[in-house]
Amino acid sequence: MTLSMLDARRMAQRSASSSSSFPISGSTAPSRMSRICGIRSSGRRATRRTGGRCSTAVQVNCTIAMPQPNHSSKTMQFPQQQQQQQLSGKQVEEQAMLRCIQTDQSVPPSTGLLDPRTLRWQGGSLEGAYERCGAVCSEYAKTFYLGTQLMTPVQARCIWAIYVWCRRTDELVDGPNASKITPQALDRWEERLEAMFQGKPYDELDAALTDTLSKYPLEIQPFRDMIEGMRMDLFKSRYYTFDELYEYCYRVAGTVGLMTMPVMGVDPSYKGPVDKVYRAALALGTANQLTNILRDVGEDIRERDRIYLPLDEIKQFGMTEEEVKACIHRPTQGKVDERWRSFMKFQIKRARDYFQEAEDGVDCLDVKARWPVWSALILYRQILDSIEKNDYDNFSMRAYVPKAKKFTSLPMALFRAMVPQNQNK
Ligand SMILES: CC(C)=CCC/C(C)=C/CC/C(C)=C/CC/C(C)=C/[C@@H]1[C@@H](COP(=O)(O)OP(=O)(O)O)[C@]1(C)CC/C=C(\C)CC/C=C(\C)CCC=C(C)C
Repeated sequence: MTLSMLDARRMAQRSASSSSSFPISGSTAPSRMSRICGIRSSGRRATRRTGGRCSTAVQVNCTIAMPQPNHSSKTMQFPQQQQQQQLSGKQVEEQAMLRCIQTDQSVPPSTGLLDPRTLRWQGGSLEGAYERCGAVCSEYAKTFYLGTQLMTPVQARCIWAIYVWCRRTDELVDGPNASKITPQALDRWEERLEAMFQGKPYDELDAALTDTLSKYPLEIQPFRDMIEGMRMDLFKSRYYTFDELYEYCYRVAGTVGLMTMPVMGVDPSYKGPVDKVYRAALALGTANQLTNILRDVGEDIRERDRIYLPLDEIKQFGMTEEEVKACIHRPTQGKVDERWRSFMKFQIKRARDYFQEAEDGVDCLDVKARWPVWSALILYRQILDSIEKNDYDNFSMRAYVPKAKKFTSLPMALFRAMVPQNQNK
């Protein structure tokens, strides 16, 4: 039994035995989170991940039901949170990555840590649960969904289940009920996560992820870390150094790489060190998140008074926080300030460096997983080109990749997936 499973067991024991349903928002009356995915930000929180199309075609009505807590969650800290407080952003990431590798290597390939016989779910067929995850993924993340079609059906379903959990977690602090979300609600979401790792899902979508845990050796740490990233978003509106921002990027996006690695798998012919592939996965998450941040600078300031840019770097480029808040932009000339332009060039270069680090690892992935990953990489990176085309004006313009360009990128991604260039390096 791994350390994480022991942790999970301990946490579940602290969770209550009663399983009455109540909303995670913390209000006492049962309520429904009507849609979990792709809904535009309530404006309460940064707009970094609000590009999803708003649609009612696939509504995922789910009560976020939780075991009744038997402790005062206000002051409670999970053991790993206490430990992590001392660590820098990169150390937090490194620790989680090593844990994931250790967990992955503790069992034969494609074996989960959870014994399928311990799965307690009587709320319907798992087939139906996965189908629902697939429907959500195809509605809100079409490119990912399309990419998963090259994977084995089992792999694809497990990626959808992970996607849905990430989306729901993000939706807690970025969705229509975001204003009701308290730190305690996130504690309860975390308890529910721990319960899943004990084989005890609370609803159909959780059941799909719990089943995934019996198929692949997923480590709990990145899931906890993502929840902690959402906690950061509740309290933190400024980042003083890149290390602070890096930690945020790891928590909300790098974690996705760690969660999906065991499902995607490493190419059997790859003979290099496995941590290189994990580092590439983390780099892709960071690159994607930095790109989202750069795209949404203006919206984040205007709608949420948030600056996801290192303040010390803003200063190094000769600007003040107040100037950035006032949007360094000369609307009369339709131009951004030269200092802002140089600052943005620096930020874009850094995001591209992370994309480059990610590129070096994609070819080491199992061939079936490469297409969705190349697609994510190529499409997100193009947002950076678009910011450049907008003359670095991310205050009054939103960079995007036109549909036609997206369309031509997919075969390019397929080609890169089929014809590896970096393998075994
Ligand atoms: C196979 C594959 C590509 C799987 C990934 C599918 C998956 C589980 C995605 C979850 C994404 C998600 C809902 C994350 C929650 C937090 C969040 C919303 C982060 C932001 C994503 C973009 O959000 P959004 O769709 O709202 O963006 P728009 O605003 O619409 O533009 C993030 C920016 C982060 C997403 C992070 C990744 C996709 C990291 C992927 C990394 C890997 C799959 C590892 C690849 C492996 C190697 C070796 C390179």
